Amino acid sequence: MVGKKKRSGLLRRPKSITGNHTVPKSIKPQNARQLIRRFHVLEKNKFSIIDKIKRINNIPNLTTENYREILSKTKLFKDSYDKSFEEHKNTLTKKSFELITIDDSLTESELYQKLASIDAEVEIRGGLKAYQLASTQGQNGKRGGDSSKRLVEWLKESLYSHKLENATALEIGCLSPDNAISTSGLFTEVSRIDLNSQHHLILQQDFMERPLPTDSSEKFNLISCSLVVNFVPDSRLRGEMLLRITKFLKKPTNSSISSLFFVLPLPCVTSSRYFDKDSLNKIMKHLGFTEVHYYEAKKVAYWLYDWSGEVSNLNNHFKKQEIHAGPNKNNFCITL
Ligand SMILES: C[S@@+](CC[C@H](N)C(=O)[O-])C[C@H]1O[C@@H](n2cnc3c(N)ncnc32)[C@H](O)[C@@H]1O
Repeated sequence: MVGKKKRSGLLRRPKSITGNHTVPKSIKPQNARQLIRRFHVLEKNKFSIIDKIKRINNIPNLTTENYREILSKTKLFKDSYDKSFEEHKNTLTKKSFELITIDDSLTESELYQKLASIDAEVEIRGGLKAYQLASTQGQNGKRGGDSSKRLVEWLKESLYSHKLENATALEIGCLSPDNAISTSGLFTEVSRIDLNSQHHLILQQDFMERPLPTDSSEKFNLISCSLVVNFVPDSRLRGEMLLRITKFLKKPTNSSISSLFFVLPLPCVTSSRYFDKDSLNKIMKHLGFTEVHYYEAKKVAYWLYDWSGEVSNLNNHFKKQEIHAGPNKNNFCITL
């Protein structure tokens, strides 16, 4: 059964100023890429603002999902956020790409105003639905379609052929139940989840809130996490997502796999000031993963990792530090 949660944050139903939905039917590839990048910027800034508000007001459980519910009880939030939200909704257009600066000079009221401007922009751009449409139409087309085709190709190799009997899979961030992972016939069961389900066969669920398995029958032989970790707005949460994945994998046996299919936009590992392929593989090794396959397309990098069943002791081991200096670098990082 698909559980529909009350929508908040990016999950809020997209409406225009006039109340009409603004998600277009199709987006040109170039616009799609621009939209995807803008959503990442908005999400990242929203995360930093919530983090600051959390510290100022000492509300440790404040998140990008629950802040409206919690903060709307205060007059300062209502006065600053509501007014700014309406103002931005009436003035911003899909062509506005305002530079967002979040620093320590901002007052609490200014933080609420910035938060409102981000939310208004997300709404004007069509919310998470528009982001997903852009991901499907823009990125997918460019990289030759559904990324799980590559996974299926790899799994059909002799290395795995005798280890897939009764194998199950979990697809995190699933846009379609017709992806190769589901249609290949390699898995007896594929569970699909997404923050915003677009199909009744995809469970609407945040992986970070998926209840932990109580026994092996609730775990999977393969987890697919394609272009999801880069959507997570903070390096620490990205690391937590990777660690959490290990809790959902079955232990490998001589006759069954325990693997992770992982995909990132190529610049995350080729153009970051703080991260590269080596950093990723060090983290993955610590989590018990061994790289079995790697493929670099023009814009996207694909990995297939086998999991050993054991995670090494983690103690804030992988920190954010500059490893590639120079201009034109991005700030992508995963910490653990
Ligand atoms: C760029 S799309 C990628 C979709 C698809 N996996 C692919 O490779 O084309 C990222 C998807 O991940 C989903 N997502 C991001 N964080 C998630 C989370 N914590 N739990 C479940 N889905 C998530 C988003 O809703 C979005 O649909």
